[in-house]
Amino acid sequence: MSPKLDLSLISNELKTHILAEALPHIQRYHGKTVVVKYGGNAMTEQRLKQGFARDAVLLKLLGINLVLVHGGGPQIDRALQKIGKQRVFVQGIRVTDAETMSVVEWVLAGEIQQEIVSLINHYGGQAVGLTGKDGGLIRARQMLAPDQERVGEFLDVGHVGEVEVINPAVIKALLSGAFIPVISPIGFDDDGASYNLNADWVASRLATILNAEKLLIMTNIAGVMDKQGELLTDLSASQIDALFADGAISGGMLPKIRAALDAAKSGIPAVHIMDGRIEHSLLLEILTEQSLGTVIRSH
Ligand SMILES: Nc1ncnc2c1ncn2[C@@H]1O[C@H](COP(=O)(O)OP(=O)(O)O)[C@@H](O)[C@H]1O
Ligand SMILES: CC(=O)N[C@@H](CCC(=O)OP(=O)(O)O)C(=O)O
Repeated sequence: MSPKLDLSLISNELKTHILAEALPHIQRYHGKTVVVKYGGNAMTEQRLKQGFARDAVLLKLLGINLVLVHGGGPQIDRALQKIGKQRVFVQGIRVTDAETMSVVEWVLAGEIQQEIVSLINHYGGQAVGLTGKDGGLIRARQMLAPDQERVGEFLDVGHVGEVEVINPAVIKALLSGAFIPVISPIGFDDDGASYNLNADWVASRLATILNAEKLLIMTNIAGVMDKQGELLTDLSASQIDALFADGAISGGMLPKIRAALDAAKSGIPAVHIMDGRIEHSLLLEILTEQSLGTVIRSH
């Protein structure tokens, strides 16, 4: 069955705005790959999730090779709370013991990925959900997190992994068809052990290996802020160093900004950290002149 194009949920003003400006952007991105990191904090309301799914279907119909990587931090927090378990984060990374790892796998691959796949399919797209295990997509190894307080020592973060190798064959096969890959940030090692990966790192590494034209990291804030809370619309590597030195970056923004900078340094032409709570932000960012959030530059 071929996907149906239905714009009825988008307001008339937005439709006209997007359509009037879209042509050069469609020409630029047609046949190109765009990786989108869909943060757990950007999946707050049902209406936003529906809008995101519709945007994905529409962009795919316009010939853009969309690759979606989802997060789910707050949803994992809630699941842990239900079983009376405390969340523990260091440097924006969840300390993951064996019990937490099974919750992470269940929430990410069992719930969130399946919800996104169902919504995209509901709106006429053909989404395929994967974890790093599928098609040998993401091989991971245990992460060694340097202890910031004791130089040369490492913190025990349990089953947290870092991406060792990405084999993009399965993604390329899906993109050559009408499919939209929806990837959960879970990696595996040769012994079949699973690892909890930060979704920003996965999106960044995938964007690099797929030679993406754009990496969009959708979160719950307008972009990167300075210490005074002002939005920074454009950031270079040296400005990022200064923000770190200033203590302006904390929590989940730590891995996010590093992942974004890595992608920019690898040559991705456009890397944005942007607000996923803006309705149809994906369409606005890709199909209009508007540049949303913070653009991360390599120099
Ligand atoms: N300098 C900063 N600019 C913007 N956000 C920041 C900054 N420092 C810390 N943050 C925090 O990072 C959060 C985004 O990261 P996170 O909660 O992990 O989102 P996601 O679930 O989308 O990955 C923001 O909501 C904000 O609270
Ligand atoms: C190692 C690590 O921290 N993994 C993350 C994976 C989910 C994620 O990245 O979700 P967001 O993008 O919504 O934050 C976690 O356990 O929360």
